[in-house]
Amino acid sequence: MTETPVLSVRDLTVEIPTRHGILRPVDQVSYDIRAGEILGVVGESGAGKSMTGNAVIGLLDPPARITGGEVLLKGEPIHDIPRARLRRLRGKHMGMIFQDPLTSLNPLLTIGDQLTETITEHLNVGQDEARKRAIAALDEVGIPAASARIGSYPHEFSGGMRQRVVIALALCAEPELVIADEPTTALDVSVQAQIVALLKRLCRERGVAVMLVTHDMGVIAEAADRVAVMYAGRLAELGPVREVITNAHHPYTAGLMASTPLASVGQKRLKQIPGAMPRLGALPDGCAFHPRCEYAQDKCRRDPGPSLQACDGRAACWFPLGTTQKEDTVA
Ligand SMILES: Nc1ncnc2c1ncn2[C@@H]1O[C@H](COP(=O)(O)OP(=O)(O)OP(=O)(O)O)[C@@H](O)[C@H]1O
Repeated sequence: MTETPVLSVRDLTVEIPTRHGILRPVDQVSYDIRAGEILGVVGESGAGKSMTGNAVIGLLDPPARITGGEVLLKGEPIHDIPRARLRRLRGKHMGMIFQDPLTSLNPLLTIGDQLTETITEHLNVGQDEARKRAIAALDEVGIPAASARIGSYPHEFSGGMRQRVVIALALCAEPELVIADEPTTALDVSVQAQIVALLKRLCRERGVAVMLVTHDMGVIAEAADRVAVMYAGRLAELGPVREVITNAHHPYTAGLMASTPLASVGQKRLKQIPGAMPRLGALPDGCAFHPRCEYAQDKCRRDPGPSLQACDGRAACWFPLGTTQKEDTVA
């Protein structure tokens, strides 16, 4: 019997009504994340990465709302449940780590108070046990002298240490799913690597499913097991990270790879993708990537880009790289 994924996102669509029409920042996105797995969600700014994460955890800012598809947490639909119930689920079953640790931490409370409050709210334990668990959680994420630092306020920590505290806070109620949205972007490069290593270790040790949202292919290569590449609200490519970074099938993924310095795949020269991602309100006809795609053919300019499901489940492209299809052989 196959194990139910911790998170299943099925044809998820988010729309924003505007004066100029309806925008679709998330367009029929589907993927699963299993226990102990890190799914990296990558793409340029505006691709719809954060919107997908926010839709999953029920934190979309109106007027953005889910208009199609479903979100399943351990097989249970959570995309249309009342807000109050979702708030409880968020604390207990889903942890969140955002780019700026200060948005997740209350500056007026000690980190010990914030951890014990979360632990007593979601786990059935008293104050003393909660305090013990808070110290253990800080210890686990590498805060030195955790039992002494528990009385410190967020501003008394460095940026990297603060992000460790946020990770402890996200994990202390023992959630099955963690959404980490650009968790390393605000940190120095050396600290970034430590935080990525920490997330990876905790994911493995605790069997947590992690959605790691980032614009940085380097972070994906380092941390993720599988990668979902987003472009203009849609999935461009989905697959095991090693396969995708060494043998991208979607020209957009190949472009991201060529513009990222990755020691692990040893590319020599960096090359930027020409142009910029189109605004949602001004998507071109055909495949949204075709104006930037060096392989675009007439079909790509004419027909909307295919969905991943309509292709082989790997790359949403009429002419995926590494295959020998010619235009006249494609329906
Ligand atoms: N209230 C809004 N009205 C119109 N468009 C919006 C609104 N909120 C977000 N968008 C658009 O939705 C798209 C998706 O945004 P999202 O934040 O998910 O992108 P992202 O891939 O996470 O980018 P970044 O890395 O910059 O956060 C963007 O094109 C953004 O401009």
